[in-house]
Amino acid sequence: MITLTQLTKKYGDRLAVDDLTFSVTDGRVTGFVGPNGAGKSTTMRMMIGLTRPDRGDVRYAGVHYRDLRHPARTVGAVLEARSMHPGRTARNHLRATAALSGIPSRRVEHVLAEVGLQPAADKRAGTFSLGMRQRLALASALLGDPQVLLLDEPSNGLDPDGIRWLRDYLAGFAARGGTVFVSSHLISELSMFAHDLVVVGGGRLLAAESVQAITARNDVDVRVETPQPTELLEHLAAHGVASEVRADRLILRGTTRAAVSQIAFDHRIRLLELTDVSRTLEDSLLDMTRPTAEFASA
Ligand SMILES: Nc1ncnc2c1ncn2[C@@H]1O[C@H](COP(=O)(O)OP(=O)(O)OP(=O)(O)O)[C@@H](O)[C@H]1O
Repeated sequence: MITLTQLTKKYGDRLAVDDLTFSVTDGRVTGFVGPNGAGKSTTMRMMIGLTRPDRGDVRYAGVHYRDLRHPARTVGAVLEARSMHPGRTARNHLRATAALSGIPSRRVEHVLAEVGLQPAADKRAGTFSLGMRQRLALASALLGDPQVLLLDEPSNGLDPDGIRWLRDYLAGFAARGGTVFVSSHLISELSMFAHDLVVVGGGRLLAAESVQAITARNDVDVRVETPQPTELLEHLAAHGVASEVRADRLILRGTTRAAVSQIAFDHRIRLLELTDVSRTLEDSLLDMTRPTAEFASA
């Protein structure tokens, strides 16, 4: 279990991370989502002592990161694609990393196999694709056989096969009792394998709950096709109905089919389609984070 309590970090006047309190449960995959600049990377850096918080702390099973006896055996982290000596082979890179952390070199062969890099073990890291470098970074994080894996945007640069492999790997790691905390801006991808989500925006916590709970709360929208969209939108707005135009259809929030058909009928507006549509997890998360987005598109 990882516990973050009132974690706060200011850069100049800007609160990058603002009083974050949440916990990450063992045996589950927890997704960490939020728009650009939400404070995800800063939080993850504070979780492994790379950035010093102004306030608050992070504990692993009750112990401060700085007090861990064997940090590499507790937490394996893959943050920004770290620089590797381009002339060094994957195997030698792992041997050097293991030696630095006092980890027996026999772990090297184990982690190479674990991430499927054995066939490329004697190739120089400088020749690796981004996807292979990601696997090598994951292999380094696994050297200490950690309880916790922290990954910042690990699917960047992976092809669809690589993404599926990573997803299955992390699900297996959690199923064996491990703790997985993974940030991603690909909400739809995270929703396929995360059990829990921590949502941040503007440095603040917006939600920390199971994917199931967020999905269960999802409302239903009403989708309408009409040859008189402008007229209908005008009357809907007068009734306080929020709307969005998507592919020639109106998507209406906070209303019902009955209410829309009544409004249309009252104003002699023809409807070609009137359907309930479930909101996706992505819709709900965008609703939560949109007001906090640094570069809102709307
Ligand atoms: N070293 C730093 N100095 C000054 N400001 C910083 C520093 N690191 C981050 N910030 C600022 O803190 C805020 C949070 O940044 P952070 O990188 O943690 O967000 P993020 O959620 O990881 O975003 P992204 O997905 O774009 O990486 C941003 O406004 C960023 O500009």
